[in-house]
Amino acid sequence: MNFADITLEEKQVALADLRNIKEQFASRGWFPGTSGNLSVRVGDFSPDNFHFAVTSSGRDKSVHTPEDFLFVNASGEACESTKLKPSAETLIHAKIYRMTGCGAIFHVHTVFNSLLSERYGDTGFVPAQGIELIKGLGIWEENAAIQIPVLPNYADISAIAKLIPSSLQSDIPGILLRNHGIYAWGKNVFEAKRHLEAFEFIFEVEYRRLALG
Ligand SMILES: CSCCC(=O)C(=O)COP(=O)(O)O
Ligand SMILES: [Zn+2]
Repeated sequence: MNFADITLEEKQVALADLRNIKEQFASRGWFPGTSGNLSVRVGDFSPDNFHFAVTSSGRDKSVHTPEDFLFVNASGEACESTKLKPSAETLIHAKIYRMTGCGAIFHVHTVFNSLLSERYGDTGFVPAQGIELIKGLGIWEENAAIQIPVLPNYADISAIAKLIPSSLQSDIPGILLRNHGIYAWGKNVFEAKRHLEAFEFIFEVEYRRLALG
């Protein structure tokens, strides 16, 4: 599907959804220091041909401006002529879309996801069990034990993107970058938000368990 064939209405809905999520996450303090990025896919999907709206790089995500988002293709290149730069981490979004076919991806830096990603960085995953919010990830098995992948935080974003296919766990809709933050995704904005909130709750519980000893 060509970008020009995607309806204006679908593009406007994607931008409105991102604006809404941006405002909610900003109110929780989930974009400190301009960190974090958000995206929503538009149009049809095939692994080599898809498009998504993504946050512009380096902007204050606690305010709304006409320059907050732009549309990019599966290679992370702008679909329209613009002076805006897509998120520096757009290639990670593109790789997650390519591998999962999901509909929305949210990335935030929080104290709890940073601390746990470092604590379990050498292990390669954050373990979690016995937390009701694991069901928020869509895992309803009794007393499920999960492992949330942790990837190295290379400066070269394309090097991180290359590691994603071998790191994904089929039932876990997220990955951590060590000492950096989490990417969570879902089939749409609602599901990606639920997954991100569940991950953050799980990280806080696991952190406090460790702190309690
Ligand atoms: C200022 S935080 C460092 C960059 C980062 O990790 C991030 O999430 C924000 O980068 P972007 O280019 O999407 O603004
Ligand atoms: Zn980041």
